[in-house]
This record gives sequence, structure tokens and C-alpha cells, in this order.
Amino acid sequence: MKSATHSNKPSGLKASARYQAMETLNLVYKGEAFVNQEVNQVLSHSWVVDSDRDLYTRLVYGSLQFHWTLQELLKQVLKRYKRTKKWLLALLESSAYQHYYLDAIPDHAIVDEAVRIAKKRGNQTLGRFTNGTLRNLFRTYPTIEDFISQQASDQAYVLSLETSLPLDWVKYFTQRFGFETTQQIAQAMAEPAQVNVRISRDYWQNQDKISQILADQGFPNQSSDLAPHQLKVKAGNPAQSELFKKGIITIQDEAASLAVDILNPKAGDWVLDACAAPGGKTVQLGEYVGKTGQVLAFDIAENKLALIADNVKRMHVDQQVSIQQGDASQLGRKFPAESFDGILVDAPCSGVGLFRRKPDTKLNKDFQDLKNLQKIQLEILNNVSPLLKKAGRLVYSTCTITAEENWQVVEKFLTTHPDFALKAIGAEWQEVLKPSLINAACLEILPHHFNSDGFFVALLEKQS
Ligand SMILES: C[S@@+](CC[C@H](N)C(=O)[O-])C[C@H]1O[C@@H](n2cnc3c(N)ncnc32)[C@H](O)[C@@H]1O
Repeated sequence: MKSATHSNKPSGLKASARYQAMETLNLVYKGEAFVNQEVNQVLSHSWVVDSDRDLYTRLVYGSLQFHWTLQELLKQVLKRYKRTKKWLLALLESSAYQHYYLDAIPDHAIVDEAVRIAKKRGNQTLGRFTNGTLRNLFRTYPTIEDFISQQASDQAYVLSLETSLPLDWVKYFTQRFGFETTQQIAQAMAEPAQVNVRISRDYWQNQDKISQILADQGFPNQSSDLAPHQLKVKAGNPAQSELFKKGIITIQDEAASLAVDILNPKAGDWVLDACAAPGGKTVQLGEYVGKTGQVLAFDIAENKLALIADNVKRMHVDQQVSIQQGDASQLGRKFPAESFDGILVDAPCSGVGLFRRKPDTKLNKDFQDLKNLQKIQLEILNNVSPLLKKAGRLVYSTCTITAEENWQVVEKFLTTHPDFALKAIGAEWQEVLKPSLINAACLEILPHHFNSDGFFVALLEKQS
């Protein structure tokens, strides 16, 4: 993935929120950049003027979050939608986002600025085209409700427009969960993503004090409904707090943190973290095994290993963690059989459970990918499972809610590995799990259950 590069720092109109938002969205729509990386790049190099930073971020994430609905709207007024240049679509979409989803920006400001950008990036003709298209759109559909109410009454399509969940995903979820649950999933996925912090295991006793300190320092928070040692932060970026810098808290979604809680390794254990970057769960594993244990953190992506190293150092578990680049589907050859007390396979997946946190993952989803991912997930499991000691535990987890990557992987793995069994999540986990989650065969957390990311955890035990 490349990123927009500038030989000179942009200035004037090019350094405005709307111009840079158009450039970022253009790269993301073309599949040439990941949104989080691109936004970080633009902000860290100050390619957008200071006073416009918040608006820039809002325009990028907001346009992406409502991309599906905005695209359907624009198709009504653009006869040649498919042949329109991507940067121009990005400009029209982010302008429509301001009109339909943001209050307090008058239409003339939205249109005038868009026309100036179209002239600068393109030419006079595209400036006039932008003017005509936006004025026509806003006149035809004054509000988003006007647009939705004029569509055919197909309930799946209406839900997709209301929540901006692409229609193919609405249909997929409806087939899997029924329409009522799909409505709840889609609505939860349309909510803004939450920021959660996990308290380091060494500080579990001081949870109330930590919550108070955070609140006093401008990070109001409340306890998580899902993970007992997590706090939901209601305002501010807790990565800038002293507690974060000191390694007392870390940022991690509450559902994601349950994978390690469920593996529940003991002090002194040797644990393999087969797909470790950026290291959120490696840190947790390091806390569980303590200084007498060892966590071997592998990841195929060389460029992500530094993120694991930074995380384990900041959270003071670097002594018990070693980091290596490696393909988990080849690790079987790297170690003798039965080397590890526990294994975590937090597998590469479609990331469907993270739609609201990473709205660009909603774009261009090819359902055939799910089968390809299943193949990789099974290859990793097949390869690392001989490395587990007898009576050892393996957790398979994903941040997705598709059957192909979750239940089907577990079922296929168990069919070919009679020495493994699915272990129900029982009384052992009372301290770390809410009572409603105890006694599940696997955990499948849907986004509306706890207003969290969607997540899946299966605990597999090797026979003794
Ligand atoms: C869901 S992320 C892991 C998140 C991580 N466990 C955490 O909690 O921060 C999946 C990771 O798998 C890695 N990956 C993909 N294919 C892999 C392979 N064949 N072997 C090892 N790692 C792989 C990706 O680079 C990615 O970092």
C-alpha cells in the first residue's frame, strides 16, 4: 500500500481539511491505502492546517462510515457513476456527507469549497459539474430520510441505507442470523467505535483508583459490561494519559481481550502467540505467564514486529516475551512436537467484527475471500497444533462473525484432529467473564450484545 506523498508541504486550498480528505478517500477507494495509516501520515506530517485537523479526520471517517448510502445517493444523480474519476467521487461523497450527516455547515459553504477543489484538482468544467451535481442532489433529496423513503420498500435495502451496511452483508447476515438479529447487528455497526482500556493484571486490585485518576485527568470512563478489567473511555485519547505511558493501562477492545483470559495460561507457562502483531494479546499473555514463563510471539509481517516490541516494553513484559518473524503455517518445522503449554492463534481474518472501527474494511468485500481465509486459518491450526503439549490448551480467535471463519474452521479442525476437543467455558472463568458468558461452547460476541467489536473465541484442549 502506498501513501500520498508530497514533495512540498501543501499550502493554501491544498492544506484544507476538505482537499486532504478528498485525497485520502481517493487513495482508500482505489485500494491504494489503509485509512488509519493514511490519516496518521497526513496528520503527522501536518499536510493539513492545524485548525482543520479535526474536520479532516471527521470527513474521512464519516464519509467512509456512510460510504454505502452516499454512493447509492450519488448514483441517483450521476448517470455515469462508474466512469466518474475516483477523486471526484471522493469529493462529491465527502460533500454529501457534510450536507446529510453534519449539522451547522451551510450548503453554500459545502458547494463553494467543493467547486474550488474540483477546479484546482481538475479544471473549470469539473468545477461546473460539481456545482450542478451537488445542487441537484440537495434539491432532490433535502434529507437522508427523504431519499430512503423514496426507495422501494425492500426491507433489506432500506436497512442497508439506514445503517450504511452494504446490501450484500445485510443479505449474508440475514441468511446466517435472521432479519431481526441482522437489524441489531447493522445498527450496532453504525454506532461510533468505542475506545476501551485494559488494566494491566498487576493493577487489577486498584481498578477503582485507576478509573478515578483517568477521570480526573480528563478521560471520563465507566466499567465495561463485558470484560471486568476494562474501562470504556467516553472522551479524550487515553494513549496520551500518564497511566498509558507508564504501562498501567493499554488500549484494547473489550471483546478482543477475552481470548487470552479464556486461554488462561499459568505463571511459568511457555506459550506460543502464532499471529501476534501488533501485540495486544502478546502483552496480556506476558502478564499471565509472568517472569518465570515465556511467550514466543510470531508474525509473518516483518514491518509489524517493532509494534510488538514497543507494546511489550511499555507494558513491562519484555523480559518474558521473545519476538520472531515467521509464517505460522510453517512453524511445525521450527520446534519439536509438544513444546508449548498453551497456544494462541489469533488468526488473520476478514475483520467483519471491526466494521465500525475500520470502516474501509466494508469496501470491496469479495465473499470468495472468506473461503480463502478459511484455508489459511486451517493451515495455521494444522501446523501449530502438534506443538501443543498433551492436556495443553489452544485458543482460536478471530475478529469476525462469519461462519466460514469461525464455526466451520473449528468443526473442520476437530474432524481431522481427534486428539482435540472443544472445551466449554465454565466455572474456571468466573473472575474474568460475565455470568451470561459462562457455559458457552464457544464465545461468539455479536456487536449488539455488548456494543463492542464482533469477536469469536474457541477453546480447544489436547487429550492427555
Ligand atoms: C488479527 S491480527 C493479530 C492481532 C494480535 N494478536 C493482537 O492482539 O494485537 C492477525 C495477524 O496475523 C498475521 N499473519 C497473517 N498471516 C500469518 C501467517 N501465515 N503467520 C503468522 N502471522 C500471520 C498478520 O500480519 C496480523 O498481524
